[in-house]
Amino acid sequence: MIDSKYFYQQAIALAAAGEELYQRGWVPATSGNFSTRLDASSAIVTASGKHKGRLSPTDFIAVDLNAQPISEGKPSAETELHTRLYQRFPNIGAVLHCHSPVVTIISKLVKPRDAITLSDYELLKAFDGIDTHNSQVDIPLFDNNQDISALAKQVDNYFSKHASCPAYLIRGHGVYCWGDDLDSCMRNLEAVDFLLRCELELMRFSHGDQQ
Ligand SMILES: CSCCC(=O)C(=O)COP(=O)(O)O
Ligand SMILES: [Zn+2]
Repeated sequence: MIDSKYFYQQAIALAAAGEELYQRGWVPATSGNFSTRLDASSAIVTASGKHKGRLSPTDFIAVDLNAQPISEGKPSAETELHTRLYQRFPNIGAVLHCHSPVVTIISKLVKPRDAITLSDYELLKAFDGIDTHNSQVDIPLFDNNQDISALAKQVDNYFSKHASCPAYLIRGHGVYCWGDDLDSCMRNLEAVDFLLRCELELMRFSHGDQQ
């Protein structure tokens, strides 16, 4: 049974987040998808193909954690990438997927690598459980795949064997980021984008040094 009042509150909060992310240029041209957990076995996710900066409460679908819709409409084509995370990490309450220029560019630039290591940044402390710059967070990278189910399984397999981190990248595609609730998910997403922008700039400078 869907709690319609809670569903509506979550839809309003996600629509506001979408507007903010669109203003930043992180979800251009209908890209991106957003979700929050409704309860232990369901989530609310954006409808597929909608403009993510102009969402209304009718642009959201309730799904079970096997990515099957339990309310009217067509959920995001990437719903399983959300629901697998809710299954893997029972503590998380929100997942945001964006196509910002920074994550898209860096995911293509570091082609042979399967992770980007972030270390020695004060901003790492934005992530839950990190209390010193002297920490290391590996953001994994996966090749893009139109078979979302296969990609979701690959991601889940990675997180079954590796320490948790709040995000992963899909090459030439974008970032998936999560948090205990929507606010912490937004904070993690801002931190990931900032830190990857720093990495991108550092690559640019070190490349210049070699010429
Ligand atoms: C135009 S972006 C291509 C699809 C995509 O990557 C995306 O994030 C949006 O897909 P959705 O089905 O959630 O609208
Ligand atoms: Zn996408």
